[in-house]
Amino acid sequence: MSALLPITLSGGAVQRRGKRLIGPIDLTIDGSGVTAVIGPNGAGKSTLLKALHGLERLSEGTITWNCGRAEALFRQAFVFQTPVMLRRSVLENLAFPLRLNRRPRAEARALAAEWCARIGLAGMEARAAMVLSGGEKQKLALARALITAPELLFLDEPSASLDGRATREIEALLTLATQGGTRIVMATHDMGQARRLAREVVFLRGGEVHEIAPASRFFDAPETEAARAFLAGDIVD
Ligand SMILES: Nc1ncnc2c1ncn2[C@@H]1O[C@H](COP(=O)(O)OP(=O)(O)OP(=O)(O)O)[C@@H](O)[C@H]1O
Repeated sequence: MSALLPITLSGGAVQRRGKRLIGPIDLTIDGSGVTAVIGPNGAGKSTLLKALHGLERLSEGTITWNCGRAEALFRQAFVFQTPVMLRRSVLENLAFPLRLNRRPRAEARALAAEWCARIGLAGMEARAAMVLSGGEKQKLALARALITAPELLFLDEPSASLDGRATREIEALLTLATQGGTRIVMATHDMGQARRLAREVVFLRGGEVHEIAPASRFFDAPETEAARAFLAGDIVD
């Protein structure tokens, strides 16, 4: 039973310098598993994720959580497309969110070491996070988000520009996280990835939700012409 979900965006819109980037959007995130947010470049996927995360100021509409906003922010995590590393060791990067949550130092370091092994970085605990490869950094960023067992995780293009092996490792971590009860909302350009992981698909076009459906139905029988064209690889804007 989640304290955080459902999250409901009602008539939500985001505007920058007089231009509407997304909205109005009505969307509820509830239940379990992965929601894939897909759509053409510039459709507003990243902006929608940030709005649902509660950190993007809405120009119109409201967002509500099952708990208060401060508690909601505490119960969720966001992993950006370009992983942000602290200028610290691998182990310290992993221990950092636990220390923020006031977990005792020894306990935080022990759990961080466990996660280090889980993401295939055993033996690299003392290495500076900044010198890791792109795939290693992405795994570290994901592990640092998952180490606090968030109820909800937002991912913006979790494996863009990663090779097959790193992508497989990231997806395995995501599957384990959902099995552990973490709800995931993920923007992706990779339709194979959306098919592999998603329970639900939100297809964005021009800043609005054009189609929303269970993933199997969306991929087998999209209802709109634009979704059919997008899945066929046509240029859609
Ligand atoms: N800081 C900003 N200021 C002005 N316009 C912005 C800003 N950030 C994004 N945009 C514009 O907002 C729209 C939505 O951008 P967003 O990055 O959310 O789309 P996206 O679907 O994630 O794109 P992509 O698939 O290319 O990552 C685009 O037209 C983009 O050019």
